[in-house]
This record gives sequence, C-alpha cells and structure tokens, in this order.
Amino acid sequence: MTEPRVRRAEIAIEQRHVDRVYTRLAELRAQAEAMRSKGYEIGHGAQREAVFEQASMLFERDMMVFHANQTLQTLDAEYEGLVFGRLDLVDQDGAGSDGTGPDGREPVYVGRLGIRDADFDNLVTDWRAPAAAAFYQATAEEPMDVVRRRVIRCSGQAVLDVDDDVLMPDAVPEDMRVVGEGALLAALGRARGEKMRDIVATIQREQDEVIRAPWRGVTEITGGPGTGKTAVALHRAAFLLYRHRRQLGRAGVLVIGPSGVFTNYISRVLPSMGETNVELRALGQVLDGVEATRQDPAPLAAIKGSLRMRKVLARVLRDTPPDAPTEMRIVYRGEVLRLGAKELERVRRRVHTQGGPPNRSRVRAAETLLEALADKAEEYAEADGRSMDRAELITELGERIDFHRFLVVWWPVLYPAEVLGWLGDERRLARAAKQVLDPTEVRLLASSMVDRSKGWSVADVALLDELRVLLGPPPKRRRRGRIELDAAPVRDRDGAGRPARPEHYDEYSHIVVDEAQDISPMQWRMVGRRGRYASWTVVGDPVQSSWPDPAEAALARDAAFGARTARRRYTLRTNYRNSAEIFDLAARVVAGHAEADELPNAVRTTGVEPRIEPIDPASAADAVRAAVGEMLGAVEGTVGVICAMSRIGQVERWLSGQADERLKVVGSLDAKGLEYDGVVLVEPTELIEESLTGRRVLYVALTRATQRLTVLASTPDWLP
Ligand SMILES: Nc1ncnc2c1ncn2[C@@H]1O[C@H](COP(=O)(O)OP(=O)(O)OP(=O)(O)O)[C@@H](O)[C@H]1O
Repeated sequence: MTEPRVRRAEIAIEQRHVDRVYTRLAELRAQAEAMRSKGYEIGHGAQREAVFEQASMLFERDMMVFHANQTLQTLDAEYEGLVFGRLDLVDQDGAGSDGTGPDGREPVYVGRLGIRDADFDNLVTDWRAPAAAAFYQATAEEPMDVVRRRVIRCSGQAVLDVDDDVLMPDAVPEDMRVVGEGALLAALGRARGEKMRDIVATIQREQDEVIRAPWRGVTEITGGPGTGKTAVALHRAAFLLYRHRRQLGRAGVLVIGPSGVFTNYISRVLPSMGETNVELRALGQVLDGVEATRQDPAPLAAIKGSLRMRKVLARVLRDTPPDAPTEMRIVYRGEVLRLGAKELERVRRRVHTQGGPPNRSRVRAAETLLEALADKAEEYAEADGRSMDRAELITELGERIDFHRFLVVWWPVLYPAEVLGWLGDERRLARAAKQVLDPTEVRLLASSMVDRSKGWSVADVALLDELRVLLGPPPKRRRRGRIELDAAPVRDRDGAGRPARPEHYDEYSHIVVDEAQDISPMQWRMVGRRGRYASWTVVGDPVQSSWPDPAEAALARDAAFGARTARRRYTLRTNYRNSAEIFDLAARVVAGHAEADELPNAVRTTGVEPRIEPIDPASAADAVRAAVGEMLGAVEGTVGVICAMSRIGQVERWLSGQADERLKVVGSLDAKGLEYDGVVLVEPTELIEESLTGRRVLYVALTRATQRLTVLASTPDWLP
C-alpha cells in the first residue's frame, strides 16, 4: 500500500502537467475560433467580387471553415481524461520522476490526442502515434525502455489518482515513486453507465496488437464474451483513421452493430477519442430511409435470412404487378388490336428473359409490346389477305399517348417496399417460392407480410436492399433548369462540413462488423454491397451465435469480402466483463456446445456467486419485482432484466412502477453486446425454446453481468 502522502505528491506532479495541457488547449481553441471567423469574413467579401475570384474565395472559405470546425470538434469532444498515461523511459543518466528535471529523459505523456506547446514540443502524444505504442506493448519481459508506466485518472481537469507499473525495477532511480494497485482491475471494478466507455487508458497488449494490425484485407477478431472485442474494434477504427486518414478518412468508415440499442450503447466511444468521422449503423438501419427495430421470431428470421430468398425475390418481381391491367385494346387504323392476359404475360416474360432490372427495362418493355401488337395486326391482315407495314405500325403506335398510358400501369416503376409486400399474397408467394421454400415456410413468410402496421422487421431490411438492387433505381424526375453535378455543391454538406453522401453510399473504405456470428447470409449481402472497395474488421464469437446455418453464413460472408486475400485472425482470451463466479455458470450452460478453447478466462473474482431462484409462474411478477428491487440496491450502476423476446411487454408492465433510470428491460436478442452491473434473468428455459440455437442464446444472456446475476426459473432444465 502506498503512503497517502506519496500518492498526493505524485498526483500534484501530474496535476501541474495536466493544467499546462488544458491551458494550451484553450489557446488552440481560440485560434481555431479565429480561423473560423476569418473564413466567414472571406465568404462575405466574396459576394462583392467578380465571379472567378468569388469561386476561389468561396473554396478557400470552405476549406478554412471546414478545418476550423474539425479542430473545434476534436477539441470539444467530451473527454474523460484527455491525458491518461505517462511513460518514464530509461536514460543513461537515470530517469527522473518530476517530468522536468535535467537529469532524466523527458517523460512521454499519452493522451486522446496529440498536443504541442507554442514551441512545437510535445505536451501530449496521441495514443495512436508510434511513440505511444510502448504504453500498451511494454511488459516486464520486454520493457521497451519503459522504467515506469503510469495510468493517470482524471475527472474533467482534475487528476484523481495515479497507478504505476514498474517494468525495469533495476533502472528505477532513487527519486522515482511508485504508486498504485493495478489500473486495469480498478477500471473493471468501476460501475457501468448507460454508455460504453473507451478503454484507451488500459488497453492490454493482446488487444493492442489487434488494434494496430495492418489496415488492408480482412482482420477477424474472435473471442468469448467480455474479451473486449467491441472495444478493440472501435479503438481499431480510431487508430486506422489516425494512421491512414488519407486512405480511409475521405471515403469513410462504417461500423455495423446488431441493434439500435447496441449502437446507442457504443456511440460515445469514438467521439471520446476525438473521432467523429465514423458512421454507426444497426442492421435495421443499413438501408437509407428505413429504421427497423422489430425482431422476427427465430424460424421466420431463419427463412428471411437464408440465401434461398434471393431466388424467391428474383422470381416474385417478374410476376404481374397486382394492379396491372390484364387486357390491352388499342385502335389502329380503324381496327381494334387486343392482347389478352396470357399474351400479355408472354410479353412480360420475354422482357424479363432478356435480363436487366425492371426499372431499367421500360423501353424494352415498350418495344416488346409493340412487336406483339404488330404480330397481332399481321395476323388480322393475313386473315383478310391484306398487306401491312410493320415498321409503320410500330412507329405510329409507339408515339401514341394511349399506348404510353397503358405502358406505365402495365410496367410500372416498382419500389422495394411494394414488391416485398406482394409476399403477403400466399398464392403469389407460393408461385415464386416453388421448389425453394416448403409450404409451411411459405405460410409463415406470407402471414408475416400481411399486417404492415408494425413496420418492417430487422430481417426485412436485407430483403428490401436486395430488391433495391434487383429492381434497379427508379428513373429520376428531371427538374427543369437544374443541372445535376457529380460533386456535391457546398450547401449539400453535413454538419461537420463534409460533402453529404449520396443515398445508398457504397464506397466505404473500411467496415467494422460487430457480433458477426449473427449476421444472416442475406444481411452479409447487404453489408457486402457497402464495402465493394473496403477493408474489413470483423468481430464475433461463434459460441454466441443465434444463426442456425453457420456454413451458409460463412459462404455469404466470404462473398462479401470479395477477392481480398489478406486475412488475419486474432483470438482474445481474457474475459474482462464477468466475474469468474458468473462466467463459471455461463460456461456450464454452454459446455456441450463449445470447444474448451472457445471459452475465455474470467480473471476477476468478486466472491459473490450468482443466485438461482425457483419461482412459481403464477407469482412471477412479484418474484421479478422483488429480485429487481434487491439488485438495484446491491449494485451502483446499471441493472438489466433479460427475458425472452415474447415476454418483453409483460415484464415491462410488471416493472412499470420502478422509476429508477438505471433499470432496463431487454429481450434476449437485443441483449447482444450489452452489459449491466446487475442482471436479473427471467425464465431461462424460454430463451432456449425461443431460439434455434438454444443454449447459445442463453449463454449470451448469462454473460451480460459485471457484478451480480440472479436467475429466476420455474423449471430447472436449463441447468445441465
Ligand atoms: N483493456 C481493458 N481495460 C478496461 N476495460 C476493458 C478492457 N477490455 C475490455 N474491457 C471491458 O470489458 C467489457 C467487455 O468488453 P466488450 O463489450 O468489448 O467485449 P466483447 O468481447 O465485445 O463482448 P461480447 O462478445 O459479450 O459482446 C467492457 O466493459 C469493456 O470496457
């Protein structure tokens, strides 16, 4: 135990440095403000200048305002400790501990961003810079010249504590003080809030290796629950943007998570590291204009996610639209030419056989229809022994307004939502799904599409995206007098001054996919479309998978990566979330479904065993209320009540009297990737029954708690 006096003295030393950093930060902020004002002044001036000068001044204005805004955004990010680390390096003369002494090498301060003083000397080194790598990589075996590594914990601008590791005991100079009991365990023991925190001060060596891995190709991160996969993937995104901004920054980085609850939970991590340039999207939000949060029951999600849907969708859009006319009559030179339902169908088939997305085939549809009308006229003429000019008929009818009126309703522009809705007609679906889906699957899928009042489900989004591509873009309405430019004009910029992205943007330079084990094949296709030129970081744990056909998903996933051959794989093995007591229970539950080396080691013990309480279903509401009340009293941070998806509404009603903001009710599928200090798990057997991968989903639920877990079960069969 360090003497309090020594600790206070060391904190005071670090406080002096932190004060210098914040003073400098205020100066930099003022400079950026001044630059932004100057940019706006140029803009005003430009309006009075000649056109050419105006254009270049506006460009200059844009650049200045853009850079100033970026700097301000970075400086204003919500930092929880801008400076968090210090390295004292070995020196021939011995290292000094006060950070200023002439006898020692200058310490390196590590922080969320790099800051230099007015003389251009480093006050803080960005954690992503090569000079900071030793902060994460140095060990006692390989100290990399680090005598002492110090983690500095701040609240706002105040230094609260310091925590040291000595890596070269023989090189510690006399005046160097060593303080602390281990920053990592202290961080892990701290109460959790609503949002995930960054781990930048305590990244472990095995994690750092993944964060700093090369950016090209595909980087796969596997590991059990709580091993920091999500945290590592996010820090990797920040690292890659820092080190390869030129290659990655402009085209953008996309992070995909399983649910909106999850993306909201992780939304603070990147901004807290000064990175605002990353798009976070849940699987239900990948397609622009759709925000789906509803989860389908597992058997339905399995159908919608399967690659078989490709065929069903490709066939269904060739079917006659429900409102299309079934007869065509047109008068040509006093004679009525008529095409009946069967003939029109034949024409439609002929157009589709030539390929191409329907929304791009209207001209071809018109031509084929005209040919059919010409055939019909020839037939009549032949019967009457008349001659007929085919080319003349085609030109004449092709210019007629009544022909075009027919065409637009017979071959209408189709939209993905409309065509997906057609699946609600069981007979139509059965035609499209012939020999692809069995009758039970057809019934299940059709019935899910009938009631549209609940909006789209998460699994529907991938189908909508597939249809978007299959149908092709609808023709653009041309606005008179407006010339469409390729480059986004200045006004089409987002809040940060970057040019706004077009709809369905597909040129991300890097894509991070979290909880990848649950991504269905159809979802892989949707995600893959966004990353045609991207490198990838893919994070997952096969043992937590709720997807029933991993082989099909692997196929689709490889297709999404395309020809990228560089594949590197990392496995993280330490569970930083759960206490060992909680993880032991989870490991028992999943034992028959996982190889031993797929389960991580939980190293933190709390001495508190999980509680398993038998309940009577008749009084389940009281049992849940009591357990939740107790849990809220026992932990300082968040409490999650996890139940089967079908029970969410009911459990929310049971707990409606509980006003505590720390409390959340989540369904088993939405609990993915989240964590709470205390978890009350309701009816575990229901989680197994509701899912197609049974115990794996229960394993996910059991591994959400950091401190305490209570399981309320009316049947014992979930426990092996
Ligand atoms: N080096 C670290 N320092 C401090 N905390 C850490 C560290 N690594 C991981 N953690 C913490 O452990 C918890 C689990 O991390 P994370 O959610 O990234 O794990 P995961 O592998 O994605 O888990 P899951 O597979 O269950 O979603 C988080 O609270 C995270 O902050």
